[in-house]
Formats: sequence, structure tokens, C-alpha cells
Amino acid sequence: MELTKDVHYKQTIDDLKGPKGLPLVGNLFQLDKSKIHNQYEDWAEEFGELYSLNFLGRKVVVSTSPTNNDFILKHRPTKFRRFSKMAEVIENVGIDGVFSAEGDVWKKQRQVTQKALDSKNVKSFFPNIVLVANRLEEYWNTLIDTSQNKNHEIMNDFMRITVDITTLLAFGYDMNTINNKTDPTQEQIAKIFPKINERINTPLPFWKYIKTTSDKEFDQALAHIKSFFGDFISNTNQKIEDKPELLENPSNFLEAMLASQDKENPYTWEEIFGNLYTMLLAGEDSTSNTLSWVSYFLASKKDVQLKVQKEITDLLGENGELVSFDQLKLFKYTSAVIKEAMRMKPASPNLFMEANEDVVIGDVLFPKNSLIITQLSKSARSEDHFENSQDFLPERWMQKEAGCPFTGRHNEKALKAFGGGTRTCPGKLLAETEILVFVITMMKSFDIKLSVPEEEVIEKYAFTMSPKNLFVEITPREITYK
Ligand code: HEM
Repeated sequence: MELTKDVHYKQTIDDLKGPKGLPLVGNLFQLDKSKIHNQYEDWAEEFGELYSLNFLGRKVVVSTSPTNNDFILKHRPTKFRRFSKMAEVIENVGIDGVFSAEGDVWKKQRQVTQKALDSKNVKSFFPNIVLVANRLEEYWNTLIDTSQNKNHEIMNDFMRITVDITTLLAFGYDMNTINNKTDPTQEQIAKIFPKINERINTPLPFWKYIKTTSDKEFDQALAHIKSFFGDFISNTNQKIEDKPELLENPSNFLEAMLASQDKENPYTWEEIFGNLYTMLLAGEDSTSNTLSWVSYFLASKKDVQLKVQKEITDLLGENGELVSFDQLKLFKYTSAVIKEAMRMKPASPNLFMEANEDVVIGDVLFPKNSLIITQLSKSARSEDHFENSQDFLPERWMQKEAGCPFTGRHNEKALKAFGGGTRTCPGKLLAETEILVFVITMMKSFDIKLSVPEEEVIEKYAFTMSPKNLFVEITPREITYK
């Protein structure tokens, strides 16, 4: 092991304990891809906050400690980067954007993305979120009117509305997938994430040499999306050429990106496409999964649902509508419900990091190129950091309010649902706004209850973590508060 001279440490990653694997393959075949986050959590119980796995002879360290994870997330893009293999898979399919970029390229793309998603833009985008939420409300009324309101797979609706929101934000296009159910682009988009996840988790890149039917379908889906986005990029370029003043007040992410480019060194088509698509990928699954988990808790906990509904009536009145972004901050209990759902069911439980240089974390030396999984769900659901950690208690997030009983163990740093440090999710405010608006719209008019036993709704990991078997019954809201 070749080391830089001035690093001080007590042990190296070779000294870390971990589950015993098989000769040559190590722990590779012990992994259950749809549950790896649970496996990482269970192994942390056995081997501690920092332990190692072995995949075909390559060590991968799992860290569940909030302090270590803070350190890693903070020191990007200098000491750490995302897994290079993951970035390669994403870049190979042409989605070369801010999520996979590193170094100076990342800095430049991050600036534009962050600006496009800042509070001023989210606030001015608020009416679009309400528009899409109202469409969902109309659609659910139709389900009730046509007796299709039982056993409804609610996650599909959330995937549609989050795609609508992101395409509106990214290039001002209203896909309206709630009403246009057979939109071919939405169907193609749905094929991309699962394939990327599959490739990231496949040890050898077989797809480069042999294409399966699903690889071919994936290529076709990608070609469709490239041509769909390509038209927007050309049209927007044309619009800006005709009306350069548009660049002074960009109305969507694509215009903002074009406005920010350096005349001498403009973005390539691939960079523009990559970032548009990154927005869509990053904004869709994580938000719709979170909304689905929030709905799971509301549908399975009638008392929580009633409290949310009461707060809505108290703040909006009978039949009241959300009219401004500023109203949202008043929804203290509903926001706490969302935060607690994100604690117990984080949509993004694992982040994959690689050391750019020899680096010491705690007292352990990680040589350059070491792979580290910053495992985020373990600490969020642990008794070490949150009192009564296995109970759904939104009140723990309202501790500044008088009388909150959960102030004993409450380590906010242990919840990193949006990641952390320099690369923390730039879409946090947009996501929080979307989720709150959708929950208020849902709970204002409807009651939901699980159509399946609670224990049948299980966690499914596929890069993000979603509920499997989440079916609900939607009925008109029964109790109103005068
Ligand atoms: C509840 C919803 C969401 C969750 C839980 C979530 C979570 C995350 C997490 C954990 C990361 C990695 C952060 C890190 O490496 O430290 C991330 C990155 C990112 N997210 Fe989100 N996200 C959500 C919604 C959104 C939305 C709505 C958008 C935009 C439309 C978005 C755009 C991004 C982008 C562009 C990155 C990459 C940032 C970078 O590498 O610099 N996210 N998100």
C-alpha cells in the first residue's frame, strides 16, 4: 500500500471486521439487491459503525456513523467523489450531469442547478405545483365516481405528478401524465432508472458485449428520450436566438442553463441533455417514493391522518384552497409527519463514495480509491440517535413547541435524507414544497386507508427505496372540523 507521508492512523481498512464471505467472490452472493440497505443496517448491528465487505477481492467499507458520514459528505469534491463505476455507468448512457460530474465540471454545473432550484424560483414555480396537485384531486374524484377507488396503486400517480412537475421546471413542458396516461415519453422514462441501478450493481459490464432484450429496450427508450429532449434544446436555442432578452429572466432550467454559459466555452449538447435528464431522474423517484411512504403512514395511522386533516381545516377553513407559498410554513404538524416519514423510510438510504486520496476517517486509514458506502438509514432509525426510534412520532420534530416529550435523544445530524455537505440535494426545497402541497391537497378532500395488511407493504431498494405492495382505498373525506 503506497501512502502519502504525513497521514496518522491506528488501523487500516484491512483491520476492519465484516461478514465472512466465500473464497474469491467474498460477500457478493450474500447481497439481496432489493434489500441491500437492510443488510447494511443489520451488519452494522453485528460489526459496528464501520465495517468492511469484500466483492471479488475489492474491499468496500460501510459507514453508518453520522460523524464519519458528515466528514465524508463535507469533503467533496476534494477528498471524496461518487463511486467512479457508478459515474461511468451513468455517463455511458449519456446522462452526464451534475450528479455524476466531479471537480471543476461539477462546480460549474452545481452552480446552475442550485440557482435554478433556489427559493426564489421554487416560490415562483408554486402555482405549477398547485396546478398538478389539483389535477390529481380531479383524477381521484373520477376514481371514486367510477368505483375504481379500491386497491389503488397510489405510487403510480405520484410518479406521474413528479414527472410533470420536473418537466415543467426543466423545460417548461406540461406533460400532464395524469390525464395523458399513455404518454410514450413517460413510459420510456420509467425504463431508465431500474436499468441504471441494475448496471451499477452488476460486477462485470456484460451489456457492453452482449445485449439482452431489456438492454435493447433500454437503448430504444434512451434514443426516444434523447430525441424528445433534443427538440426542446433546439427550440429553446432558436427562441433565444430570436429573443436574446429571454436570457435575462430565464423561465425554466434549460433557459437558465443556456443563460449561464460562457460564450467562449459553451455547454456541449451532451452536457445540456445530461443535466436536463439528471433533474428528471433525481427529482422523480426520490420525491414519488417519499410521497408514497408518507401516504403509507397516513393510510395506516388514522389518528395521524385526522390530525393532519384538522390542521388543514384550521389553517385553510372548510373547502379552503392553498393560495400562496408562504402559507406552507404554517403547516407545522403536516411538515413534521413528512419529516418523520423520511426518517423512518429514507428514499435514498445509501450514498456511494470513493476516496480521491489517502484519507483518515476517525483513526482508520482509507487509501486512495477506497470505496465507502455512506449508509444513511441506520442512524436515522437507531435508538442511539432517536428516542423510541421504531415508533412513528411526528411530534419529535415539533420539539420547540411546548410539551414535546421526545427531547431526550434527538440527534438531527443522524437524519440525512437529502444527503449532506457540499453536494447536499439541491432539490430539497422543491421536493419539500411538492410533498407538502400534495399531502395537503390529498388530505383536504380524501380519506385513505390501506387495502392490504400493513406488514405486506415492504421496503424495496433499487438505488432509491420505495414501498412494494402499497395499495390504498380512497374515499371522500368523512370528518370535517367546524
Ligand atoms: C424527497 C425527495 C428527494 C430526496 C429524498 C433527495 C435526496 C437526494 C440525495 C440523498 C442526494 C445525494 C446528496 C449527496 O450526495 O450528499 C441528492 C442529490 C441530488 N438531488 Fe435530490 N432528492 C430529492 C428530490 C430532488 C428533486 C425534486 C430534485 C430536482 C428536481 C433533486 C435534484 C438532485 C440533484 C441534481 C442532485 C445531485 C447534486 C450533486 O451531486 O451536486 N432532488 N438528492
